[in-house]
Amino acid sequence: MIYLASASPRRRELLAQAGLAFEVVPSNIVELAREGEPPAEYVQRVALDKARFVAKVVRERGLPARPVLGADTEVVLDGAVLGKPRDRADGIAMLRRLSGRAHSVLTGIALVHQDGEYGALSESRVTFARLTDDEIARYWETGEPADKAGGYAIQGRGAVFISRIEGSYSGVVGLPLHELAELLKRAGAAALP
Ligand SMILES: Cc1cn([C@H]2C[C@H](O)[C@@H](COP(=O)(O)OP(=O)(O)OP(=O)(O)O)O2)c(=O)[nH]c1=O
Repeated sequence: MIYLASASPRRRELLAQAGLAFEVVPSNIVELAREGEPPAEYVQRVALDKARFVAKVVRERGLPARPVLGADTEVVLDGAVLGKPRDRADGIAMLRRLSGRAHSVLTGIALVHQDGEYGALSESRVTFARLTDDEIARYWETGEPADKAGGYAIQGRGAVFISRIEGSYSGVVGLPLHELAELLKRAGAAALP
């Protein structure tokens, strides 16, 4: 049994898929990149911040001590983090930038267990087909892109735009299960499957 430091329903589903028993305790940290911080370091730092935050909550509330898992996902294009669309215009601009080319999806995961902290990074390349303005506008109207980093969801309707993926599908969705299994093993926390 572990604590999942995430409010994300996608991470819940992936963890359940891996067969690991867990309890959700959402973190409440500020996600803000530091000046000059590379995206790969950023997602790992934020994942660890989420796990540390929840480990502290667990101690303060006197909850049973268990490993705490945090994760953070970002979409990176030309070295820059895309983030979640601010509004329709921003979301449409993002999808136009992704159209017809490959980008990276980085997910950092972190585990706080007993006195140890463990981290891993998943990096995947996702290739988008060329999209017409019409397709982009219709996709935006589905409502799916509005709250998603990079303005799309591979686990949703956005899948029809993706011609190729190299790396970890679960990592793109938000929780790389192979890397998670390795992390749990390394921490001596649990064995999967
Ligand atoms: C590329 C891609 C991103 N996403 C998005 C959704 C989120 O915006 C992002 C992950 O955001 P995060 O900030 O990592 O997580 P969260 O805010 O959903 O939850 P918490 O901080 O509590 O753990 O990934 C998908 O759901 N599918 C995809 O294919």
